[in-house]
Amino acid sequence: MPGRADEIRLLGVAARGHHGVLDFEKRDGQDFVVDVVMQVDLTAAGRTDDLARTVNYAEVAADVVDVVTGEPYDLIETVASVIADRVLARPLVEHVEVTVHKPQAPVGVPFGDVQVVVRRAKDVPVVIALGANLQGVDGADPDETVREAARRLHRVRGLRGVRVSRLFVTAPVGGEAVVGQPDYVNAVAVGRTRLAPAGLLAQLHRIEDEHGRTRQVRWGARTLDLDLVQYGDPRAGADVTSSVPELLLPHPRAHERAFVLQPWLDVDPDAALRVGEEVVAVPDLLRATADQVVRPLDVTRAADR
Ligand SMILES: Nc1ncnc2c1ncn2[C@@H]1O[C@H](COP(=O)(O)OP(=O)(O)OP(=O)(O)O)[C@@H](O)[C@H]1O
Ligand SMILES: Nc1nc2c(c(=O)[nH]1)N=C(CO)CN2
Repeated sequence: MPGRADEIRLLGVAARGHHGVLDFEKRDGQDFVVDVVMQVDLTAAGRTDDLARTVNYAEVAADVVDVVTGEPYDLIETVASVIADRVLARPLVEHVEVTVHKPQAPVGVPFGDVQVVVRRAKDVPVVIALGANLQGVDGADPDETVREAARRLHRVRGLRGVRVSRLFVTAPVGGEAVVGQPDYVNAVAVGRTRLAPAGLLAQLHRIEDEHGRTRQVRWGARTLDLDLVQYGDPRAGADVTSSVPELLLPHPRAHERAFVLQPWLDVDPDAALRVGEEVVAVPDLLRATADQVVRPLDVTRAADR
């Protein structure tokens, strides 16, 4: 999010809890008050007036009460951290600040309030597929376009630790729609992001646009295609699933595409993808795509010599 981020502030949520180091705190309980400040890109919600495009603060308030009234912890630091993790697990929240007030704390002298503040940013593993099969507007060949797009991924603010597979030459997949299309060059990038899924997709679209991508024909030949394959770690049950057409997660066709699976395995031998309710190791998915032609670009070059 460029400039200062949009925020949702939920202040003064009050609930009784049993947190504290002293025995009587655990036994008798006391009042806690919690403030939650969430950074959320509110552009889409403001445009569409749709609750699904934002974070429902009533749900966040219910989470806060759940944690405060739940398992007793010694420290309000722990209470604040547990709340922060719960809030950050919501896909649209990019950063959260949680303040836990304990106004009746046994301090031993008159005092106004004691507060603990924790700040947490999202940090989620993501998988991005790159593909091209037309010369770019700058005359670049598809392999050079994919390399340049990979370099651009390294420069996306909010994406870190980017690692990119080798490049692969792949036969077009898509039946009638791709007949006569030239071969593709494909690769996969993995990294970690603090952006919400829609924010990351917007960055991918920006890179596509910079390479002269137009989006008239579905499955048409293209100068550059960047797909968000997976957001979050499905093995930890911490991936985001989405069925809104602008962003389907995980990518609904990735599991049957050798041009995604092979490069992904190249960059991450432990890769796993959610397919419906199941989480499947990528080598197991690859076995079912043996009819699709995928060759590392360098091998292709050596064979051509
Ligand atoms: N996981 C996703 N990654 C990228 N785009 C997505 C995703 N889910 C939905 N979309 C939407 O799909 C739209 C069309 O994307 P695109 O033109 O790249 O499709 P395609 O590459 O022709 O087909 P495919 O999605 O099968 O690769 C985009 O505008 C985007 O909003
Ligand atoms: N081999 C290959 N085939 C495709 C590809 C692609 O990147 N590689 N992308 C498509 C639509 O995104 C359709 N078919």
